[in-house]
Amino acid sequence: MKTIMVIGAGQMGAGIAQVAAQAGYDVILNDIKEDFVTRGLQGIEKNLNRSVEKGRMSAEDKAAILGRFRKSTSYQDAADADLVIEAAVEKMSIKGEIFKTLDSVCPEHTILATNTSSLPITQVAAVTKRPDRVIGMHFFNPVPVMKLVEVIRGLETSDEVYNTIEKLSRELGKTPVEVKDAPGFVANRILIPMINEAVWILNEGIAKPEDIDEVMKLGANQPMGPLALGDLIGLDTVLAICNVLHEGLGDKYRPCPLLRKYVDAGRLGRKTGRGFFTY
Ligand SMILES: CC(=O)CC(=O)SCCNC(=O)CCNC(=O)[C@H](O)C(C)(C)COP(=O)(O)OP(=O)(O)OC[C@H]1O[C@@H](n2cnc3c(N)ncnc32)[C@H](O)[C@@H]1OP(=O)(O)O
Ligand SMILES: NC(=O)C1=CN([C@@H]2O[C@H](COP(=O)(O)OP(=O)(O)OC[C@H]3O[C@@H](n4cnc5c(N)ncnc54)[C@H](O)[C@@H]3O)[C@@H](O)[C@H]2O)C=CC1
Repeated sequence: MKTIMVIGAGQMGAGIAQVAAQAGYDVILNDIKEDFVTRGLQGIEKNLNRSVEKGRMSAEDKAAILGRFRKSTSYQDAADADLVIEAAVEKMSIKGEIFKTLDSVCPEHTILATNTSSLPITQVAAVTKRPDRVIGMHFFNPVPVMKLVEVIRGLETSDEVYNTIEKLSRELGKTPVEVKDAPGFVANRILIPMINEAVWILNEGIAKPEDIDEVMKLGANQPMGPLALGDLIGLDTVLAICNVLHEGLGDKYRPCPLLRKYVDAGRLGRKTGRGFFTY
């Protein structure tokens, strides 16, 4: 494997692109607008600059990593990719369109992976003529820091593809964990109901946002409170995952109306400057 294409240059796509380039792969970074790709690359450069300043990386290595990127706004560029990792928004309709197009553009050997947080891998794979070469590769935010990749097989995913992605995850400095295709997989089935519960607590006026988070930081040793974590993930993404859990697993996963209200208002968290907190 030589070339990895990443679709979506948002917080996850940029992070995945960074760790792939750091591991020596050529990376094609794609988004719908060149400005979005540029913004993703600027974030990557900022992270690398910090590593150079802290003496963890040489200026030469930084230049070599940045030299491995190619910008893209066309799915046709996937013709050069051995692996595509899709990290666009959490909507089945969008992922379906992307995978259909990738399937028609990519060479036969290309593996198509999705970083989806919750959508069924089997359903994504079914829009392609290569369901055996489609897999879930679920990274965690912020990607350069978090060590986990949930590796999720669809119904038809081959052992060869699973083994390749497991090995690649280790090369990227991550620990792969095999997880079955089920709503929210493992991490989000636990994390998202916790965040949703924090929103219910806020909705019921039981405590202020900063106090809810303080309780979970000091009382449960979490690195950040559930509301700040929701703001980090993006409240649009939290709501999308919550809807998948609700639909697939029943009423106890129902999203709090306040979460929906914040999303309707465009208060999506860090990425829009305001969610439960202001940034
Ligand atoms: C929704 C899904 O599908 C799945 C998910 O991803 S769920 C979300 C999973 N993520 C989490 O649970 C994150 C929980 N929070 C944390 O682990 C920590 O609060 C945090 C790593 C985000 C920040 O850590 P912190 O100690 O509070 O802040 P800070 O000192 O600024 O950062 C610690 C290190 O992380 C790095 N870092 C923080 N954010 C970063 C980013 N976005 N990109 C790259 N590096 C980052 C910092 O540079 C710093 O590194 P050094 O010390 O080596 O310089
Ligand atoms: N935010 C998180 O903590 C995590 C998110 N994920 C998943 O990763 C995916 C991306 O999430 P984020 O990076 O947080 O979102 P984001 O909103 O930061 O970025 C999404 C990017 O995808 C681009 N995009 C949208 N449609 C596209 C298309 N058709 N083709 C190419 N690019 C397109 C957008 O312009 C944007 O730059 C989602 O599926 C999400 O569920 C997975 C793990 C953690």
